[in-house]
Amino acid sequence: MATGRTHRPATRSRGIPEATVARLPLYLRALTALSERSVPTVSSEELAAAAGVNSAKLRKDFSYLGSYGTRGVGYDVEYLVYQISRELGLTQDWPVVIVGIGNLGAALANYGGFASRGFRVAALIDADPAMAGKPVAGIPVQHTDDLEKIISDNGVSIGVIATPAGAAQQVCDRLVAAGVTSILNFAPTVLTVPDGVDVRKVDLSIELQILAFHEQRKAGEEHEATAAPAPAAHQESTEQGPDGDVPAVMPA
Ligand SMILES: NC(=O)c1ccc[n+]([C@@H]2O[C@H](COP(=O)([O-])OP(=O)(O)OC[C@H]3O[C@@H](n4cnc5c(N)ncnc54)[C@H](O)[C@@H]3O)[C@@H](O)[C@H]2O)c1
Repeated sequence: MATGRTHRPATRSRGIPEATVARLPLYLRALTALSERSVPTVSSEELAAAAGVNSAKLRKDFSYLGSYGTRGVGYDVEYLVYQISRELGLTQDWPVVIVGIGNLGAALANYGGFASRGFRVAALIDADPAMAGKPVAGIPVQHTDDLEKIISDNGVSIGVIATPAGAAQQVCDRLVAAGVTSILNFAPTVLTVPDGVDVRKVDLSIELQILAFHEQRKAGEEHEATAAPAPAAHQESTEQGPDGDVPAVMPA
């Protein structure tokens, strides 16, 4: 679901392309589900279908990990879980701080899925003095005055921003100055960071807008199909693309 980009070259230093890195969590999620069902091995086709990826792409991705599977048997599920976790740096625990403990920040703090994936919510930070000391998901909220100390005491390198857009850059600057080098930004604004800091942006409304675009297109196609134009009229149309699609126009 995560959208956005990291400020990194297209290929990592160890030779794994960014596009492959972006698919590793999808494989890991599918493999974890298989592991929970005690499935010992999986074929590339089965795993590709479970991860929603093309199987040739999956084999190519796994070749970067040095994992080729066994002909007729497939991939060892447990070993692949270990390999991908190690590649993603998930064999160690990552302390994370969440800044902005409103509706979204509290929901993130309450989400149990981070811990099981190697992310420990080390601290919750908010600018509202009335929230200081109040527990959210069992963790007392701390005031932004202590942000730098909290980052340093907990050895935090990953920060999550869930503040209003207007506060996000300033929060980002403070996190970075305090030593945070990876930021997951939920605020609807573009953050500027120095080299060496990775930013990933999550924006559910952008995802919805993309779905709306496809819905609109599907509705247009359905309308065309029910209008059932005569073959001659069909040929006359200059609006058709080479595959019969109506050219899509994105709203401004
Ligand atoms: N990316 C997404 O898909 C998505 C979805 C929902 C909301 N959002 C965004 O997430 C952000 C939070 O949304 P919300 O509904 O939780 O808002 P909210 O108003 O409920 O919470 C915002 C919190 O941030 C705190 N805050 C304000 N300035 C701060 C600062 N300088 N430092 C630390 N904390 C500060 C406020 O005290 C408040 O507790 C908004 O920017 C919103 O647009 C994004």
